[in-house]
Amino acid sequence: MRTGWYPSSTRGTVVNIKAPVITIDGPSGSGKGTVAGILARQLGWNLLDSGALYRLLAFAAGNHGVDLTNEELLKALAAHLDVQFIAATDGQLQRIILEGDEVSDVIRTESVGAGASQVAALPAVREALLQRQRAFQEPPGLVADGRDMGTVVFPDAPLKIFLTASAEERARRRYLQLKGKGEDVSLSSLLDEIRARDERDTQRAVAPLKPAADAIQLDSTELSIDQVLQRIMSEIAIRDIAG
Ligand SMILES: Nc1ncnc2c1ncn2[C@@H]1O[C@H](COP(=O)(O)OP(=O)(O)O)[C@@H](O)[C@H]1O
Ligand SMILES: Nc1ccn([C@H]2C[C@H](O)[C@@H](COP(=O)(O)OP(=O)(O)O)O2)c(=O)n1
Repeated sequence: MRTGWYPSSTRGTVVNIKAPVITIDGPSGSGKGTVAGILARQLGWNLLDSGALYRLLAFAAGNHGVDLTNEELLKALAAHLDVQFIAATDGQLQRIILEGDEVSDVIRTESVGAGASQVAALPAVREALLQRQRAFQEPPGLVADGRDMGTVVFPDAPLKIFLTASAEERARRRYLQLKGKGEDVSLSSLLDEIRARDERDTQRAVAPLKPAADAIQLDSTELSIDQVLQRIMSEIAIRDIAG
């Protein structure tokens, strides 16, 4: 596999070779996590599910009795978060272990998502998680999904995707996903929750959800997962970043 993508500023000087990064940002339910996971597996690259870090922090805060508005304590908790990401294998999705316990499923509820969105608005928390996220940029490459992957965490990424879909379609997807797991959910409350999270994530002062200036915007409302993947694959081919 070819691994030598050079940032334009260093092209030809053979210094500081960094693994290429594909960023996928967008609102809840746009399909980021699904598409990022498939891409990482297909390319054989590392995966950063940055939203999981904010979810883990909100979840750990609950376990330790830390209030979701206590920026100082949350900052300390974020800096010392004992978490392990176990890479996906053929038959199994990525697994997440927090303080020795598997939490892959329990952090996916809408209430943990809302808590994640709340702690994610705190500047000290974002700062504490920044280097941890950048450490995922290892050869042969990284697919990173979240809200600020292309704008703040990996601003030099050679391919940035901003994935959207209408709020109604995103709520419908989340409804089907949670129903499929046997959860008792209501479409209208999911739509309300998605809208509230959109509002908080786009309006916060630090690293708000917005497309990077050089991002490719993809509206998946009318697209299947395969169609989204094909569009991204063609952008990868155009840029020749995956060998
Ligand atoms: N283009 C699509 N069309 C239909 N369903 C989709 C599409 N993309 C994702 N999904 C489904 O929507 C749900 C939410 O997707 P997910 O990847 O978790 O979104 P996000 O990470 O952006 O919150 C999942 O059940 C996923 O299978
Ligand atoms: N890079 C990121 C990733 C997530 N967040 C925050 C904002 C989101 O509402 C929560 C949860 O993110 P996550 O990507 O897991 O949520 P969805 O799967 O899109 O519903 O975390 C963030 O602020 N920055």
